[in-house]
Amino acid sequence: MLDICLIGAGGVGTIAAYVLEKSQRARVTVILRSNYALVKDRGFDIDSIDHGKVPNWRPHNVVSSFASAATDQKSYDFIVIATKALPELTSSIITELPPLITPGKTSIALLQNGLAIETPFATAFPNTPILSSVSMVGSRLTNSTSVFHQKADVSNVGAHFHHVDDTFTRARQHDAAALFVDVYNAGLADARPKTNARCLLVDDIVGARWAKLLWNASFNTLCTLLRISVGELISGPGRDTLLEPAMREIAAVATAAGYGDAVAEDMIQEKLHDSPPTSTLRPSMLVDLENGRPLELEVILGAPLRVALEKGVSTPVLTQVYELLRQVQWKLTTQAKR
Ligand SMILES: NC(=O)C1=CN([C@@H]2O[C@H](COP(=O)(O)OP(=O)(O)OC[C@H]3O[C@@H](n4cnc5c(N)ncnc54)[C@H](OP(=O)(O)O)[C@@H]3O)[C@@H](O)[C@H]2O)C=CC1
Ligand SMILES: CC(C)(CO)C(=O)C(=O)O
Repeated sequence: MLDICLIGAGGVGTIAAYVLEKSQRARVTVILRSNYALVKDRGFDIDSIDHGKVPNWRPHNVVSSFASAATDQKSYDFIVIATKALPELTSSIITELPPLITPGKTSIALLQNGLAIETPFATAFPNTPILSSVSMVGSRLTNSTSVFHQKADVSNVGAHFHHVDDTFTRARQHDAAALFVDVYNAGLADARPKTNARCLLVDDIVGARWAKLLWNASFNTLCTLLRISVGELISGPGRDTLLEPAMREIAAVATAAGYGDAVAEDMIQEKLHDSPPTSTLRPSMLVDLENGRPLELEVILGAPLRVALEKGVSTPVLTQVYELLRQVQWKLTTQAKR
């Protein structure tokens, strides 16, 4: 039995906790914040394309603080982080993590969108394997304890290999990722006949992040600015004048950074055409805006644009989109502080 501590039981994290426990190879302690009392009392109600309706689901253990997670369990095999990747939140989580990490045993798994999200963790914990998961799941909380999971749980997971030496070997980091993937797939075994849910172990996780950014940096940002669904974006005139140019700018930056294979033309075509015009999907950034929460702007757009600057790649559409969203972010965060 693996012991896992999960932080961020929202749309993605609750489904991950459920899958990991369904494997029957892991016990999950979930650290909750706003919904601790409610979940402790009645659990989560999950409505999932992969797992069907699962009322009143309770993880092995729910706690309301990092300190309780550290006292309830002697050591963890994995710390899974599925909060939004926001710079201030990441810093505060990193400050709280040391009591949960057993050197030589614990790995950190990041189930989050964006580019270079691993860097702050790798800097704080250089000898801890950092696993990075690029997820295509579509899942959100519809209230404090209800999860609506509408798009199959498909993800690519790999070790980040931030540093390798004789004691912190590539094999050790790879094995940690392989174990996580194995357990996750065991939890998806019942779902696979119904959907294509699967967790794939990949060698080049940074390339996988660039490939996902083709979608997130274009669809998430434009749907958010325009407050429209994916289907509305691809049905209107902005598909040709905003969406496709934005996607091609990300591809140009990724290519300049050495990840051209991950963002080749067939991948661009797939991302442009994988959603039908009837899609009502609201990307997670738009869901955040609609709930008055801060946007993952820096990891989704700021980080690739910093690479563009460094490599001298022109990004006229994305630069404008970024500046407009910085204004939206400013309004969201200053209002939240009032
Ligand atoms: N939703 C989706 O379909 C997809 C999302 N992603 C990515 O996955 C990541 C997670 O997204 P998503 O699941 O949508 O996020 P949500 O906003 O649904 O969930 C985040 C959760 O984190 C909790 N949280 C925040 N801070 C803390 C803390 N300090 N301690 C404990 N819990 C905390 C929040 O709880 P509280 O109520 O207390 O704030 C909330 O329940 C993001 O990077 C996103 O971009 C990737 C693919 C698809
Ligand atoms: C592409 C999608 C919807 C997951 O499939 C996503 O990553 C998001 O909403 O941020």
